[in-house]
Amino acid sequence: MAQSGIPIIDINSADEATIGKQLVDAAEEHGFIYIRNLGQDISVEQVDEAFELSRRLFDAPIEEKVACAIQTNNRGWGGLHSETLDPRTQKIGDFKEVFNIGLFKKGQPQQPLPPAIVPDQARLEAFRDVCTAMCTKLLRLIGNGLGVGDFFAQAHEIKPGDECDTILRLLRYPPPSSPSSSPSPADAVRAGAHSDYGSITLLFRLRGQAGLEVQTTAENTWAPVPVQPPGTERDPAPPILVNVGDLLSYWTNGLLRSTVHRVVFGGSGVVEGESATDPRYSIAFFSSPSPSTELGVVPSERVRNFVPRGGDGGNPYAQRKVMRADEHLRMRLAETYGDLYKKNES
Ligand SMILES: O=C(O)CCC(=O)C(=O)O
Ligand SMILES: [Fe+2]
Repeated sequence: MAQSGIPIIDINSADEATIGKQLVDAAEEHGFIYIRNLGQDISVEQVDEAFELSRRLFDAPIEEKVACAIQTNNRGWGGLHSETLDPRTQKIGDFKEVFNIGLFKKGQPQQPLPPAIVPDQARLEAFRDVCTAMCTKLLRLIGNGLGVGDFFAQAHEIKPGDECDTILRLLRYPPPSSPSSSPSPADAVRAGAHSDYGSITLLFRLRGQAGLEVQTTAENTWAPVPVQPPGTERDPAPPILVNVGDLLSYWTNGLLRSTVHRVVFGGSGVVEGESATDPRYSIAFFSSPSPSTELGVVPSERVRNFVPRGGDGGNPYAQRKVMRADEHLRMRLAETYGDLYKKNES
């Protein structure tokens, strides 16, 4: 079984310059970083509560979820197979259900939520807020590590006239045994191979639930990403997994790696203590800059000195020229949600 080798960093363990360099090194080499969760940035209770709300939301009657169906603003509920993250190779859409939650304004969601969740909407907003704060901290540290200070963090402040494209996404992957989701054909995946569309992603997972794999630099080799890597077993919660998305890769001319990943049923080797037979829940927070942000290369000496890797580093999007953050996001969404976006164009 290939090893992912993803570094584990405690972002509160040293001065900012040291942590910034550790984060940039990890983002350059792997594109994925485990951030130990000792409860300082996001409390363990808040993570548990978010998973509890997620279960309640997905358990809501189907009609209530359909009433919140995902729109081209990228908010709402998407049922089984509604998204195909790797349309080039997948014969059938992803075996997952999602609920995307956008920005709240004055305490109110700007989208419908199932009635079962409405009484707790303030908790969802609070969770979004702590995720935003954590991303701002990470973007600042990475900016310092690259010698561009607050450049990335500031680009995430929403400019007048822009909407916020950052999304809190709840995910539920049904068990392989359930009749509606029995994985057929055999090469079906829970989430197809993809790189993330935004700047950075936070990913929360539950102990014991296998499935995430990263593409290692040797092409077509997949390595599982254990929920709880060695050295974190005694932490109060599994680490928060952070990964670089396409935009941070564009901004740094490919220095920071937008690594391709997927979620599988069985895969290239299940990690000891983890299983893929149960339903799987995860929570992703996709951080995006203000939509009108231009994606020119940042004035960093480390970026200037970087000699791009041969090929595209495994990411088919890394070479494309994209001017603005929102153009990139719409392009990617139109590819993976074909019908929804086609319907709206005609
Ligand atoms: O559920 C996971 O572990 C990963 C999900 C993911 O990669 C995504 O939604 O972009
Ligand atoms: Fe992803």
